[in-house]
Amino acid sequence: MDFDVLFIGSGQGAWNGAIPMSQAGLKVAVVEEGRFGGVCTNRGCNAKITLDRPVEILRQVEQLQGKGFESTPALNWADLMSHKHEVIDGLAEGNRMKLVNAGVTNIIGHGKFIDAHTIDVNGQQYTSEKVVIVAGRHPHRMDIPGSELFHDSTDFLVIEEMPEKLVIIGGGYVAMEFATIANAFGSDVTMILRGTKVLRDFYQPYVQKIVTDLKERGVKFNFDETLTKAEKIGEKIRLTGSDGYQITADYVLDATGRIPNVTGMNFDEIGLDYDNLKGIPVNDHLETNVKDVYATGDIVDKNLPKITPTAIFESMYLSHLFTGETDKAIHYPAIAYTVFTSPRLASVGVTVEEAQSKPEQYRVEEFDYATDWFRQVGNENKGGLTVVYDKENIIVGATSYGNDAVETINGLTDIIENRTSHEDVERLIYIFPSIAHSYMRKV
Ligand SMILES: Cc1cc2nc3c(=O)[nH]c(=O)nc-3n(C[C@H](O)[C@H](O)[C@H](O)COP(=O)(O)OP(=O)(O)OC[C@H]3O[C@@H](n4cnc5c(N)ncnc54)[C@H](O)[C@@H]3O)c2cc1C
Ligand SMILES: NC(=O)c1ccc[n+]([C@@H]2O[C@H](COP(=O)([O-])OP(=O)(O)OC[C@H]3O[C@@H](n4cnc5c(N)ncnc54)[C@H](O)[C@@H]3O)[C@@H](O)[C@H]2O)c1
Repeated sequence: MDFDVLFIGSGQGAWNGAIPMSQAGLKVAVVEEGRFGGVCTNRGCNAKITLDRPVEILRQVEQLQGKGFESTPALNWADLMSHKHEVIDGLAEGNRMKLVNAGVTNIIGHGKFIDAHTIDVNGQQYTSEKVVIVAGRHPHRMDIPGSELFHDSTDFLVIEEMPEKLVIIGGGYVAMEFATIANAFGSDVTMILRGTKVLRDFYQPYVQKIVTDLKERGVKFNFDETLTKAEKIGEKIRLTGSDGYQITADYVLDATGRIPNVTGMNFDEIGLDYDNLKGIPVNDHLETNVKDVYATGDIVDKNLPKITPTAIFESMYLSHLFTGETDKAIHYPAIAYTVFTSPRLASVGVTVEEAQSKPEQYRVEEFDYATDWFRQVGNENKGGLTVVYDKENIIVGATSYGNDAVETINGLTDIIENRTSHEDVERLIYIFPSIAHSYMRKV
């Protein structure tokens, strides 16, 4: 065999495992047809967070108007986009070199199966003891006439000029994060949602606070709307709904989700189970129904957040498995997740909804976080923290919104994973004043 392990795809679900595997002495290859590093590095997390940074800072400056600041700075999209290119564009080559330096063979092109141990790339065949499918997902496109006029998150992350009138279809992560950025940069944003729920993975009372904030900033939410067609009218796009609703926009962002990359890899030929919408099912060792063929990251059909830390965790698990450090089934810890709106919204562990439906197992406590002394320093008047305890009074879940929600939830993730008792929490001496000190005094 040419390799011990061959990855199809070079994203977070691949390289985080490929590097330690190679360093442990395995012969490893990574096949990539696009930019090395995958979606998160090149057209997802990193690019998005760069474009959001001035928005995050601006909101904090706004909160201190008349309390140290006398005006708010003007935003400049063209400058920010140049900065984003400076920060992001070199990452792919950096990622490729990280693999090279660790002794991983990089193969450029589209990988497809010949059999369970043979992968074809550009007509050349490579054999491997094990193959890991890390092909990720791509943006879903609505199936209505004219939807070819729509754009997706990849397009939006490189737009040179912020559209005057922007329509965003969907109410998930991409829709809410991009609405936050576009609104701050002066775009007239309308959200079109087929149902009534926004950010369905998150605690709805907090989601409502975020929606209200965006509405107050001028973002329009059009719920329960089923779009039927899109047409080009001059330079603009006109959308029509089943109830006769019409809206005209300069740019339409289709943010209706992501679907797994399962085509063009000969999955049927090797008898691999997969679903066009859900992805590839795996067992508790991340092995597919085909022996020696594994899958990690976004392409996996599992009810877990499809985010970078999940992909990293799975890739590192395979590294421990393939190097013989473990033969145990994968055991996921509580996975923290967030939506980068302003304010942020973040959660980990048992959800408030689940806890409320099982009062015999859990106790829910909401803290008046907004009036916390440390928050008053920044004049932050929006913020909340709700914590779920089990019957032994151990924290098993938390959700927060506010400027520091991400750090709050990151800190509580340690407590949850280690099942730290209240007495042991008291022994954690954090820097004062700080957000960690502030929330630890409450929980
Ligand atoms: C706009 C956006 C923002 C996001 N923001 C965040 C965030 O803030 N935080 C977070 O945790 N997550 C975020 N995510 C999710 C995150 O990007 C994914 O969870 C993560 O990239 C999954 O990694 P992966 O390795 O499974 O797949 P991917 O990163 O999708 O990588 C798959 C790779 O496989 C390659 N490939 C596919 N098929 C083949 C083939 N046949 N041959 C060769 N190569 C192939 C592709 O070119 C791609 O490079 C965001 C996603 C998007 C779209
Ligand atoms: N902060 C983060 O970690 C982050 C940020 C962005 C993306 N992501 C990842 O990327 C994934 C994709 O994000 P997303 O926002 O594209 O998807 P999503 O699944 O979060 O949201 C999709 C939205 O589109 C709606 N929708 C679906 N089909 C529709 C249709 N036919 N018509 C109208 N509306 C429709 C859904 O109801 C939902 O509101 C996320 O699930 C997440 O895993 C994570």
